[in-house]
Amino acid sequence: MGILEKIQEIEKEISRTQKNKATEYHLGLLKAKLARYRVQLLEPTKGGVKGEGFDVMKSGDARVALIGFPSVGKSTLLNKLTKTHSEAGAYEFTTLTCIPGKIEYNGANIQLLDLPGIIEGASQGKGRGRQVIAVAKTADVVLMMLDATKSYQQRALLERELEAVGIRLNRQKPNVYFKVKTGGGIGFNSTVRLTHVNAQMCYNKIDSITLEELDRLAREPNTIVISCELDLNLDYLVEEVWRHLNLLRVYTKKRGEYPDFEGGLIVRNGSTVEHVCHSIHRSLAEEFRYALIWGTSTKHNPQRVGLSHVVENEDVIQVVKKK
Ligand SMILES: Nc1nc2c(ncn2[C@@H]2O[C@H](COP(=O)(O)OP(=O)(O)OP(=O)(O)O)[C@@H](O)[C@H]2O)c(=O)[nH]1
Ligand SMILES: [K+]
Ligand SMILES: [Mg+2]
Repeated sequence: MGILEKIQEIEKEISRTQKNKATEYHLGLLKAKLARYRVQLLEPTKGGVKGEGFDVMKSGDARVALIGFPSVGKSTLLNKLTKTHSEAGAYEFTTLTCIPGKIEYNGANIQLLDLPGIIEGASQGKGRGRQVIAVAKTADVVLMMLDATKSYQQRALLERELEAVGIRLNRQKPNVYFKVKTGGGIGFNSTVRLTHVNAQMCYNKIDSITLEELDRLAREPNTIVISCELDLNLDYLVEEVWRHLNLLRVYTKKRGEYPDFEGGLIVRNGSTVEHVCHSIHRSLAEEFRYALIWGTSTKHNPQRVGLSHVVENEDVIQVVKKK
C-alpha cells in the first residue's frame, strides 16, 4: 500500500471512530501516525520510490495547473470553478495529490489541476517539488497563486522558484510575426515554439486586505486579484486564463450543408488544416484531398487549401476526401 492509501485508510478510520473518553487514546495514536505519513510524503522520494498519485490523464482541450505555497486557496478555487470537490482546510498541505476538475468555457473543456502546495526549494526537489513541477510542466498555462494577506516577498519567491524550472510569467505577447498579405488583411505565424510554460499570477483572499493594499497588488504587472470566499473577480480570472490559452474555434461543414455552428472544434492558435483533421478523426488526414475554407485565413471565400494551411478563429472548413 502506498503512503496516500495509508493516509486515506487512517482518515477513514478517524472519521468512523466516535469521539469519547474510551477512544481518545486510540484517536491520538491515529493522528500521530497520520502526521508521520504526511511528513514522509513531503520528503523528496529517494531512488526507486515512485511519486504517488500524480499521474492524471490529460483530458479536454487544454490544461491549467494551480501552483502556490500552502493554503493560498488553490483547492478552494478548484471547488469554485469546477464541479469537482477538493478538500480545503485552514492547515498547510491539505492537498496531497493532483486533483483534476473541468471548466467549460466558450465551448471548450479546460482541465484544471489542483496540486499540493510547494515550499521554498521546490525547484531543487524540496517537499514534493519535483512531482508538482513535473505536472505543472504538462500544463498549457500555470496559474501561480498567492495569498494577498501574506508578505510581499512571496511573489518574488514563487516567481524565482518557478522560473528556475522554465515556468515564466507571460510578460510579452506571444512571439508572432505579422505579414501583410497581398490581398490586404494580415496573416500571422508563430515564429518560435515557446520553450517555457506560460504562467499567470493571481492573488487570492483580497477580502482580507485593506483597499490600499488591494490597489497596490492590482497594479502589479501581470496580476489578477480575486477572492474565492466572496466570489470576487472569478469570471475575469477565467476570461484571462482563456486569453492566455490562445485557443481558436473553427467550424466544420459538410458538402451542401450549413456549417455546424453549434459544435465547432477547439484548436490551438497556429494550428494547420492537418491539426484540424486530426481532431476530427485520426485517419482523416490520410484520406485528405483538399479543404475548402471560408474565413479570415483565406483570400477568397471559399479557398482551396492543403494540409499545411494555418487556420484562424471562426474559419469554416470543409474537408474533401480522396475517392
Ligand atoms: N479569507 C479568505 N480565505 C480563503 C479564501 N480562499 C480560501 N480561503 C481559506 O484559506 C484556507 C486554505 O484554503 P485551501 O483551499 O485549502 O488552500 P490550498 O492552497 O489548497 O492549501 P494546500 O492544499 O494545503 O496547499 C482555507 O481555510 C480557506 O477557507 C478567500 O478568498 N478568502
Ligand atoms: K490548506
Ligand atoms: Mg489544497
